[in-house]
Amino acid sequence: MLVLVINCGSSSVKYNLIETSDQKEICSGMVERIGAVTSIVKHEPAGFKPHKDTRKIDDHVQALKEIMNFLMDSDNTAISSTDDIEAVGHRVVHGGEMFKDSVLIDEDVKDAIRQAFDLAPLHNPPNLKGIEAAMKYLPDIPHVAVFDTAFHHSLPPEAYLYGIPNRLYRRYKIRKYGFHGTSHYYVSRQYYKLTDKPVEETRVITCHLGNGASVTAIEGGKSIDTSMGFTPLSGMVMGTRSGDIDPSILFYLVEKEELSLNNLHALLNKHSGLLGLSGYAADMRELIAEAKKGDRRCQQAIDVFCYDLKKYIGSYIASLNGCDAIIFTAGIGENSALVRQQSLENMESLGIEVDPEKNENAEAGKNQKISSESSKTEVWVIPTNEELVIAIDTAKIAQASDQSPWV
Ligand SMILES: Nc1ncnc2c1ncn2[C@@H]1O[C@H](COP(=O)(O)OP(=O)(O)O)[C@@H](O)[C@H]1O
Ligand SMILES: CC(=O)OP(=O)(O)O
Ligand SMILES: [Mg+2]
Repeated sequence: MLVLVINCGSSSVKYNLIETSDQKEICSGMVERIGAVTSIVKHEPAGFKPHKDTRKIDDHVQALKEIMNFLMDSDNTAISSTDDIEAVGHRVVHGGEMFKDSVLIDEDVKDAIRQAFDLAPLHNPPNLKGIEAAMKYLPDIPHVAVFDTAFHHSLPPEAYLYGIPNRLYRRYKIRKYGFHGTSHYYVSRQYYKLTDKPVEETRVITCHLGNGASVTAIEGGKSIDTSMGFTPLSGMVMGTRSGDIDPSILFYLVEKEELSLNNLHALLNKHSGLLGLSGYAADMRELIAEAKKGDRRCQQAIDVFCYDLKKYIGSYIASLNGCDAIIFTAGIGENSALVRQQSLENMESLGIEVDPEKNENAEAGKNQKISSESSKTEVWVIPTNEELVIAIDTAKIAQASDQSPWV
């Protein structure tokens, strides 16, 4: 089935056109900096010349139109027309407690995504914009929502309940949800395939380290705990998000700096994390480069990130009662030997030993084992492919007529 996968962010639309029968990507691309003076438009059709230009794209509808125009131009994309597209899969970050699986989008589903706006303010509003724009251009085919939260539906109550009055859970569903589910799912499945390990008896810890970062403990193929929580703001330190902090800091700041709710929101979501710590950049590559030149605050930001990660890994080893493999993925996890090395340093007593040479020489885009022969726990770099998971799920749902995703 030919599936268009759409991942709509607050200022970007990423897309992939995937033929699910052979899992081949036919075209991918993105429109970035939507609404800025100059937006960036990129298309990368497999086997054809990539295209990049800059111009002004006002909103997500225009971005989708740009993508459609490019896909319709058969000289570029190896499909003869957008009529060839059979289904659209949308990444939706927050599905709340409602969705344990991907779902065909109808008005009720759109309402449920809308109801979760407060829970994922950076993600769900643009996700819905993408859905509405794509439905406008491709109205006659199934559109499917694939949720970041769905894989974490297996969390037990002791992992998802917070230590606050239980009525807040009952009334508002305040609990841990977890995110990046498609990525944690994909890399864990890749690991089972690569090693022929029996899913039921295998315990893995997956570290998705991109702009957003989360760590997940997986037992018998199921997520049993994960670092992000009620929203994608919590857990470990991220590019611009604080991760977990003492909630009293908020009360203190409201008093000292008279911060409004909006100010607090922006402070923790956009001006914190690696960016806030370094005062320089959210981008790990830039931090590593500056730290090498001797910038102390950039070095500290890297140190906090790696230490935070180490603590999550350690605590999930406790949750899992040991661990067969630690898997690194996403931009930082796949590309930064330094972060992998530093976060797993001095963990020999827990049976973890990285082979420095294998780690340093790990090639981007490949599945590789980087632990030493004597390490009890394997350490792997496995490139993620959230889009492929979305495409496959979309094809499955689009083909099935009796799907019942409601819990
Ligand atoms: N070679 C590299 N070394 C260190 N960090 C890298 C490297 N390549 C990419 N990254 C980092 O990966 C992060 C982006 O990850 P990515 O998974 O693309 O993010 P997103 O969450 O936006 O999908 C950035 O912090 C970037 O600096
Ligand atoms: C849920 C989340 O944090 O997503 P991203 O990493 O794409 O921001
Ligand atoms: Mg990503």
